[in-house]
Amino acid sequence: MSEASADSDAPPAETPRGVVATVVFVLRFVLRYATRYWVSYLFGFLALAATNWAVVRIPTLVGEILNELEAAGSEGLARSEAAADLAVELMVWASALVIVRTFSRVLFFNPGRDIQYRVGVDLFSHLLSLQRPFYVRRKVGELVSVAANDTQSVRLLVGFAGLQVCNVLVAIPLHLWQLLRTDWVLTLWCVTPVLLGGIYMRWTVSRFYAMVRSSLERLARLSDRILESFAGVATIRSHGAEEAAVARFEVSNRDYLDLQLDVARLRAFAMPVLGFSGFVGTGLVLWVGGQRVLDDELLIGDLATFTALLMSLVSLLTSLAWVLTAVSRGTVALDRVQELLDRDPELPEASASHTLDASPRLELRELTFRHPGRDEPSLRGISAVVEPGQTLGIFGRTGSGKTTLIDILARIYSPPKGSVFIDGLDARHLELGPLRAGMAVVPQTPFLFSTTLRDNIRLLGEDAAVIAADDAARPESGLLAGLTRGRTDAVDGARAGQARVERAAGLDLRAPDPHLDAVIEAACMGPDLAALPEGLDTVVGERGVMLSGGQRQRTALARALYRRPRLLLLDDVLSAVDQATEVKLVAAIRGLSGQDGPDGQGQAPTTVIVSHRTSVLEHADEILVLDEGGLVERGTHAQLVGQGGVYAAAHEHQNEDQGGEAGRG
Ligand SMILES: Nc1ncnc2c1ncn2[C@@H]1O[C@H](COP(=O)(O)OP(=O)(O)OP(=O)(O)O)[C@@H](O)[C@H]1O
Repeated sequence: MSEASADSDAPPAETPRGVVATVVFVLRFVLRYATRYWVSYLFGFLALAATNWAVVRIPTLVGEILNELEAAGSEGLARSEAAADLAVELMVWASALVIVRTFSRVLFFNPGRDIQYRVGVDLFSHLLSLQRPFYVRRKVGELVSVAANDTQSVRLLVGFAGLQVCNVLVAIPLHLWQLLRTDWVLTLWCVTPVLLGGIYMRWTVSRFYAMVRSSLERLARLSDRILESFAGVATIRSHGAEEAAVARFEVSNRDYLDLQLDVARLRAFAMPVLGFSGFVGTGLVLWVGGQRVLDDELLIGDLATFTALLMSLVSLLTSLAWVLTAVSRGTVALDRVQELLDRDPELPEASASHTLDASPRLELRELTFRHPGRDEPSLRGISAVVEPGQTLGIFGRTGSGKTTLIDILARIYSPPKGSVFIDGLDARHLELGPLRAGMAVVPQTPFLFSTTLRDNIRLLGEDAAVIAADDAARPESGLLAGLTRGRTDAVDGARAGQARVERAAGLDLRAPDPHLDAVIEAACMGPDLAALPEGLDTVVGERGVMLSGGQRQRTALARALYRRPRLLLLDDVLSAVDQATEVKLVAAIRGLSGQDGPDGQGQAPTTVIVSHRTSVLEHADEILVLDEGGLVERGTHAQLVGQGGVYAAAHEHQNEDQGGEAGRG
């Protein structure tokens, strides 16, 4: 039975974590991605500490200058010179503040950009390693939303929010220390309202977390709806269903908007409440402090220092609302990213590696398979042997399990233990990489990339090589890299893109390729290429929209042949070609033994071919006829026709059709 289960797909926890659990969770991520930037973060932190030192030092200097000026009124020149010296010191601190503040930001923000890049690459490659059952359960729009929006929030978490959290950790103690040094009585007076503001903030954050999670989920739904609508735009138009599609979109959009407005309201309210608690504190300070100045218990300059520090503390607390937004959004996003990164590829453990150096022997032993989430098996007790280089034909009504069989042989689904053997080895436990390197699969509905025909047939081989080389050449970020990388993502991307173009140019993608020419000939693509504006270099549009169904099928077939496969799996690939082309393609597939194999022996690949047309299967060494997942007939074409069963009836019917068409022609 199938090993894949649908139950492991529960979404991440809805309830907010406690502070400690959140810190542990974020630290786990930081250890994986951010530790390599420790030098940058360390210097960023030092710059931040210096920034805060300057922030508290400047009001203190203002107070000292005021005190000096007040004393100068009674004591004369010497005191006013001291005030001038303090004014110079103040200007030096102010200038230093600009520099260290800028440095602290650069040193925190740049690693954030790099981390977003790395998380994006890891996520992408991990998603590619996940198997079909995962994609059946998850919506593409949701994955796109995680890859695009959530990685962005993660960047803000490790950049902006990281900076602000460190800032608060440094600034609040420094401010409190300086306030206490200036006047501890006033400090006690102003701390109470600020503490009340903090308690309110704690409540806000817990509400905020739940809202942010929900908002990201709604955004993912919205993305999925948009993607689905664009993919099905032709269907929507042809059924005149535009209004219904817009209405569906509006529901998701309104859903998202409502929550965004709630989030904005909560945040908009949080800032004034915090500001108000700060102003109450300031009012108390001026009231109590003014009285103490009048009673000669406090200097006027110290009161000014105190007030300025308190205002600075209040603005710090007000900005906390923004920080907490970024932290909440970032941790929720991180949760969603991490959930995908941690997702198990759901592959059975590989105990052997087998490279298909020669055409393999296939054996099915009582193969029974149930799709995840289905009660009934899609295949029941199928047994067959295909010797190296032989062709197995699969015939059957729609829904009889033909594609399922191809999917299992292609290891898109893992076969149950002991049911599929390749060269005598249990396919369930074979490593996927080496196995897939020797096989080619042409699915029923081939997928073409929106690139040139040439690249579609060679399947981005060179592109991948160029990108891998480019990534390998990408420098690690250190302090210097962090400092010098003050450029924007766009510039970074443009340069990397340019480098790729140059490397690609070095590879000379249009160099003569006799194997490609042979494959194009075999797939009967010559006349099509002549009709295309730029032949092989024609860009085929989104999913190959510029090509006919038959052209798409033949491109996919050419892609498979180009790989010189040892195991060839063809799922109804000739359904959209005319009869004359079908004859040529069948001959080409059968004649693969004439091609140079990688071993130079020219052996035909072991082939499994699914078709509804008996003419395609005529030359197969054996044909299995399936019905509702079970095997109902088997034999060669001639034997099956002689048996007078399902296959023979279909053959007769198809012959009549063809005869009729020929007659009409
Ligand atoms: N991902 C899936 N999850 C659950 N059931 C599936 C899945 N894919 C296929 N099935 C079911 O498995 C059975 C066999 O489907 P399969 O696609 O193998 O049939 P087929 O013979 O290739 O049909 P057709 O000729 O129409 O392509 C069908 O009942 C189908 O509903």
